Order: sequence, then structure tokens, then C-alpha cells
Amino acid sequence: MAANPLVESELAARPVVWTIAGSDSGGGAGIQADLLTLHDLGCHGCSVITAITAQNSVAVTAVEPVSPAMLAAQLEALKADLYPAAVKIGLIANQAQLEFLAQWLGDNLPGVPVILDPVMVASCGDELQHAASRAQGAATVSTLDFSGLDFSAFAGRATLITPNVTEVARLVSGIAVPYAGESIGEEAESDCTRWRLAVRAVARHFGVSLLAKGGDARWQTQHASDLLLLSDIGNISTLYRGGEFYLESPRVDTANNHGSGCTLSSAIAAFMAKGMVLPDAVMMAKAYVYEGLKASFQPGSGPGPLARTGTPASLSSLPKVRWVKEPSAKLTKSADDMPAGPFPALPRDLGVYPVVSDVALLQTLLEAGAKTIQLRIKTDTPDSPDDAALEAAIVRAIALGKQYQARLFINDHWQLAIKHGAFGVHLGQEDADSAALERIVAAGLALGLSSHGVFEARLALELKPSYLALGHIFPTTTKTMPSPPQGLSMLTTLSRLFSKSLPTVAIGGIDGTNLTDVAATGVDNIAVVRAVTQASEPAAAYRALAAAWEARHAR
Ligand SMILES: Cc1ncc(COP(=O)(O)OP(=O)(O)O)c(N)n1
Ligand SMILES: Cc1ncsc1CCOP(=O)(O)O
Ligand SMILES: [Mg+2]
Repeated sequence: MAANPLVESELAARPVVWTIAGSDSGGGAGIQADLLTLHDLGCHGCSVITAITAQNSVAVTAVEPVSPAMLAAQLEALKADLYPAAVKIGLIANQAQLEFLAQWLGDNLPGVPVILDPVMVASCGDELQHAASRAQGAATVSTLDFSGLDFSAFAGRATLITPNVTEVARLVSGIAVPYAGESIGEEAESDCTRWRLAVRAVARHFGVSLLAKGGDARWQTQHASDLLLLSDIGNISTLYRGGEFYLESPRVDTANNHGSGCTLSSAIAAFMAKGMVLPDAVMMAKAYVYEGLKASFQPGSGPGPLARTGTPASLSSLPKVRWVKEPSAKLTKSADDMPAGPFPALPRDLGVYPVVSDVALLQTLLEAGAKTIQLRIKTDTPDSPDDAALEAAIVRAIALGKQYQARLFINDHWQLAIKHGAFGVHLGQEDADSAALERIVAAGLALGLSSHGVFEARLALELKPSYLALGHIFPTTTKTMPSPPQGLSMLTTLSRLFSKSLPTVAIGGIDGTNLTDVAATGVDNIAVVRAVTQASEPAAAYRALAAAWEARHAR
């Protein structure tokens, strides 16, 4: 496939990300792990060093915080020239630094995503404090006590906090809840429940989203399952705001996990800087750590670092998403209510896929050769048809679909689609949550599902649909969208992840001016609304798009 200048330039743009953390002379964690990660994921990493540590892969021998003036000078220097698209915070050396950073970031970087890794315990399981105090004779070491830090100054200020199991216990012990944090780790089942309650309490206390890392948990043997609590954040469907989700990856059996927590949080910052919404950035970062652990290595005699393997492109690296029903009133189904699926398989090539609200136009486009087409009649607008007119339109569209031997999808109205024997149904994730999917499976209809990013696409895959729509790619006036446009770089990422598993369909703002760029992302198909509905000659517009797609799209 020929190189595409637009895609290339999007990929080449390196957003600035700051890491505020400690230096690890051993190169496995801290600033060094963060800068490797940020570079590997296409960002320009800047560093604000909070402390210098002397360490190798087996011991920390000295730790020295930077002075308050030096900390402030680094921040001011970067603010003056290298303003960040996202910030990651790792090791903070003392309470004074912590209070200063929380205040400074709030005052100086409003609206910039801040990923806070509340470092108290190293990923190898040794408490940094204990490791440091083993360094006999180092005057600075005894003054540091990372486990005693009170992170409350970040309440409402961080975007996401990423504690591990021990850090959750420490964080919750400072909060008045009926939970004894220190006793996590006794019995598998009750530990897991207690952990979840503790995680909720911590998230509530800080009033932000929280990713509780379960990798160290004793009750997890097969999987590394993290718990993601989304606060009421914008830029995602209301369906998922306030939701709780387990993100489950296979456990990688390696001792070389030094710096995995640092890598995870800096990868989340990198993906957010690249424009991903929070849950997508978390999914991709977890996949990145999984791949890094699988290729980890051991340069010294102790635990080695993760490899840096670039933006994940394999579906098997993405965590599975299982959602927890009770606290999220908006989601009515739980992970256990999955339908019997799979829905009928479709060929990868669906042809250019017009989405129209008018049956006469539908017929025109079928005559022009459309082989996949959708009738999308919304019933929540003032000019909506009444029930009888809606049903009549659907009956007529289904008959036309059969006459022209096309795959005719009915948007939203799945009961009428079943009743009248449509080829398929297209549903958004909100629609799918409320629809009786098992009835659609039983009736043998194909199912297309919408998605708006990695998180939603991975969730949709659990339902084993016939195709997966990826949207919206460019700004659109056809529909009000809760999330930002994905853009071409994200479409490339999504196509690499999902196109091998089922046909993908890009939608949103696609027309003749950008079709070549869209084809270069590797997505299987395109769906269009205005490009045909607003054309002076829709049939000619459809034929031109179909010919251009046929010519450009590498099969
Ligand atoms: C092919 C295709 N992709 C996406 C959509 C959007 O469906 P949904 O998210 O349910 O939004 P509405 O179309 O119902 O407003 C679609 N219809 N077709
Ligand atoms: C229904 C829908 N879902 C995601 S984008 C979109 C509208 C796409 O319309 P257009 O092709 O006119 O931008
Ligand atoms: Mg819908």
C-alpha cells in the first residue's frame, strides 16, 4: 500500500508529555522507564526529577530529593517552552513536594490530563522505603518515607490514579470507611471483595477515575485483572460514565517486571496525549505492558525491565473488559448476560455502505449497485414518522433489499427488523444494552455494532457481531457525538487491532475528499451518509465513491 502523507504526518506529530518522577540509575523504572515509554509511543518526553536514586537491579543504596527550588525551576522551564498534552506523576519524595506539585499543577496546567501513580511500593514487591533504609550510612535515606505520603491534595486534581494492591490498602487506611485496609491478602474471595470496596472508597475520596492494579494480588493466579472505575468523565458515552470494569489480561510469568507500574502510567499519559479518551488509553497501556512483560529481559542479576514494543497491534494483547453491573445504573446488562451469539459471519468486503433515511433514495442506491445499505429512521425528532409510517417504510426497504439481493440493515428498530425478516440490524452500544439480543440471534439476523474507540470496540467484540463500525472518524453534522472524532491515526490503530477478527466499517465525515486517506488506514469498509444524501445526484455520487474505494483499497 502506498505511503499516505496525511497518516504519516499524524503519526509523526509527537505531543509533549511530562514525567514528574524519580531517577532510577538502573534504567528500569522511574524517569528512565517513562522516557523510554513516551518515545516508543510517539511522544516527546520531558522530565521533572523529584529525587535521584542510586540503585541497580538488586538494591537501592541512596535516595536524595531535589531541592524545592530545583523542582520549581524544572516545572517553570518546561511550562515556558514545552507545554504538555499530558502529565504523568510517579515517585514524590516527601509531603512538601506533594503539596507543592498538586497546587502548581492545578494553578498552571488547567485541563491537562494528569495520571498519578501514587508510588509507595515498587513493582518488584519491595517497599522502596525498606530498600532505601537498607542503604546504611546514607544520610538522606532515613528522611524519606514514601508510604506515609498523604495524597489528598490531588483530590479532584488528578485525572486518573493508578495504585497497586498495597497502595490501595495504604490510601484507604487514611479514609474513614468500614474497611481495614491492612488485612487485604488473607482469603481469596473475601480479599477480592474487600479490595473492590476499598477501591471504591479511594475513588470516592479522590473524586477522580481510578485504575486499581491487581497484578500483585494473591487471589489472582491465572489473570492480571485490574479494576477501572470511571468517574463522571466527559468524552465518552453516558452509558459508561460512573461504571466499574475489570480489565483482564493473561498473567505473564516473569520476574522481569521492574518498572511495570511506571510504564503503565506513562503509557496512559502517552495515549491520552495522542488524543485517546481515558478508557481507551488505559486499554492500550495495559496491552503495552502485557507485550513488554512478554519480551522483558534481565540486564543485571535482579529483576529486569520490560521491553518497549511500540503501539499494540494485536487483539490478543488487549485486556478483556468485564463490567460490574450494580454500581452503574446506566448499564442494564452485566458481563454474564451475554447472548448465545455469534451473529452471522459476513464477507470482509461489504462495499461502500450508504446509510439513508428515505426509502426512495434507498431504492436509487440499490439500483446504482449498493450491496450493503442501511435504513436509518430516527424516531426522536419532531418530524419523526408515526408508528404505521415507520413500519411501512421498513417493510418496503426489506422487500427492496431482497429484490436487489443486498444486505439491508435496519437501524435501531430491531423488533420490526425481526418481524419482517430484514437481513440485519445495526445497533449502537446504548441500543444493544437495552435490546433483546438473544431474539436477534434466534431470528438469524446479522448484527452490526457501533463503537467509538478501543474500549467500546473490545466490549462490542464480546457480543460476536457480524461487523464492527468504527466512528466517528471526522467531524460530522449528521449526529451529535459524545466523543471526539477518532482521526486517521486512531483508525489505523483500530483497524490493526480488529480487522482480522471481523469486518470493520469506518463512519463519520467520510467522502470523496478523504476516502484515499481512509483506505490507507487498512479499515475494511466505509459507511457514508451526507456524501450521498446531500449530493445533487446521489446515484452518481455513490458510483464515484464505490469506484474510488475499489481502486484505492488494498484487499
Ligand atoms: C454503519 C453504522 N455505523 C454507526 C451507526 C451509528 O449507530 P448508533 O450509534 O446507534 O447511532 P444512530 O445511528 O442510531 O443514531 C450506524 N447507524 N451505522
Ligand atoms: C450515524 C453515525 N454514527 C457515527 S458517525 C454517524 C454519522 C455519519 O454521517 P456522515 O457520513 O454524514 O458524517
Ligand atoms: Mg442507534
